[in-house]
This record gives sequence, structure tokens and C-alpha cells, in this order.
Amino acid sequence: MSEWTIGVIGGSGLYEIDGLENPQWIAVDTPWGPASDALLTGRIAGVKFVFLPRHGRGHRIAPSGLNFRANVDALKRAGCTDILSISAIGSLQDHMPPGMFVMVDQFVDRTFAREKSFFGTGCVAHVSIAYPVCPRLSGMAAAAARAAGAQVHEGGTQLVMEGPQFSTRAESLLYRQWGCDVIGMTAMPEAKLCREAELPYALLGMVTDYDSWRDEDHVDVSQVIAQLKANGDKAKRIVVAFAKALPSVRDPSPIDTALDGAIMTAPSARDPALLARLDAITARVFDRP
Ligand SMILES: CSC[C@H]1O[C@H](OP(=O)(O)O)[C@H](O)[C@@H]1O
Ligand SMILES: Nc1ncnc2[nH]cnc12
Repeated sequence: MSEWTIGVIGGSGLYEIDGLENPQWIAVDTPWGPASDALLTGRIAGVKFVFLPRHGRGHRIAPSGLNFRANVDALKRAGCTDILSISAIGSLQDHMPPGMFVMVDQFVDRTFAREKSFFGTGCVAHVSIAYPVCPRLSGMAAAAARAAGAQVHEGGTQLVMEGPQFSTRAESLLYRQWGCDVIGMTAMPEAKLCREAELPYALLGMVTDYDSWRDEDHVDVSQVIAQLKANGDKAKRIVVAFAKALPSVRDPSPIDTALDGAIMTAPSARDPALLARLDAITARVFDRP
């Protein structure tokens, strides 16, 4: 029998969540440097939640400045079993209008200026990321979103760009030709790192704009903020509905063992300094009796 501890990463416009019993901000040190902020912990409907504002309170940190490794490590260290990421996204499709929530299930990673792995020289690992999203978590989040009154699209491919500028019209049109449905700046390497940390990950995307592909308009921050104001409370209600509907027992997920067979470096060739940094991420695989 296992208990859920749900990590929620709040994106633009979401710097706290509602309904937490006994809320406490706790600072967590990580060997990867500082996370975006302290973690807000507490319970909703009896379920343990750990909330991290992705850009920090006050939206201090730009997408390329985020310390994704520290964020995921801090959530792992805080005991999270699953991660629900909430993100503002642009739409590349007419049928995914602003105001809709999209449960993203695939990514095209076009980011280039970010640390993308906990592993490296001294401890090499290759996890599978073919299916980067946990279908169980994503399905439960979709149901919660509907229960909270949101219009939900289940499934969609997200182009993840470096930013911070939005796309040119030519880029936006190209991403549509590639078959992408939505666009954002933060889901990668977040999703990859969660898989390395053996944390099932789901992405609830709030569509805020039509990016830059339409003749008649193109995204700017005022559009994004207007949509976030209109939908931010809904996102908070979705988290509460999600907590209320969680089964009381967490059955194991295949993602809980994503590192099995993934580590290539022989025990004798592993770098003790890197192993020390990996203490939280690899605790299950290396500390087995
Ligand atoms: C304010 S628009 C661009 C900004 O919003 C999204 O952030 P998040 O994914 O954290 O909600 C997008 O990825 C950009 O960082
Ligand atoms: N059009 C867009 N491009 C990238 N990230 C976004 N976040 C919200 N809208 C976006």
C-alpha cells in the first residue's frame, strides 16, 4: 500500500494553490543548486501536496534561467510520488482555442541552452522517453479539469522552444507542418528529468493564445496575462478536484522503476562525486538491500 504525494509545478500566473490544510513554505537544499523557490506543502482532501512556483514567487526567473534539475530534485527529496505540471501554452490549432485546457502527451524538444540530465560522465544513464507523460496521472487530471468546468482536449504534441521571445510567423507555421498542436517554453527538460527521477509526469496546459501563425493576430504578453487572469482560478479548482478524486491507495506505476536497466556505467567506474549528487534521484536503485 502506498500513499500519493502530488508535486504541482505552477507555471505563469500560478504562484500558489488554494485549499491547503496546514500550509507551510519549506526551503529544500539540492546538490544541483537552488530551486526556483521554497516548496509550499500541505494537504488537500487528506492528500499530501508539494507546490513549486516554476518561475518563483513574483515571476523572477525566465525559462532559460530555470534550474530544472534543482526543481525536480527538490520535489523528489520532498517525497513526491507524481508530478502535475501546469503551464501556459500557445495554440497551433484552430480547435484548441484560448481558454481550453490541453493534456499534452508528446513533445518536440527544441530547447538548447539547458542542463537536460542528472546523469553524465561518471554515471551514464539512458532512460526511455518514448511516452513522456504518465497516462494514469494525465487521465485523472483531465477528469478533474472537466469536473471543475474546464473544456479539455486529451492528447496533443507540444513544441518546446527556448524563448524568451515568442516565435516568428515562419517558425509557428513550420511547427504546424511538423504536426505540433501547442507551444511552450518550460516542459523540457522538466519532463525528461522527471522520468530520470522516476516521477510520473502529466502536463495540464492552459491555452492562452494562438501563437504567431494566424494572419489576423499574433501572441503578446497582454493576451497571455488576460487568459491567465480568466483561467488561473480554474486551474486552482482543478487541483482541488484532482485531490478529491484520487484513489486512496497509489498502485505502482511502471515509471516508478524507469531507471532499472538504464544505468550503463560499471559500479567500479562510477564517479563518487556525481553519485553523491544523485543521492535522491538514485536512492531506489543504489540503496537496494
Ligand atoms: C508569459 S508567456 C511565456 C511564459 O509562459 C509560459 O510559462 P509556464 O510554462 O511556466 O506557464 C511559457 O512557457 C513561458 O515561460
Ligand atoms: N505562444 C507561446 N509560445 C511559447 N510559450 C507560450 N506560453 C504561452 N503562450 C506561448
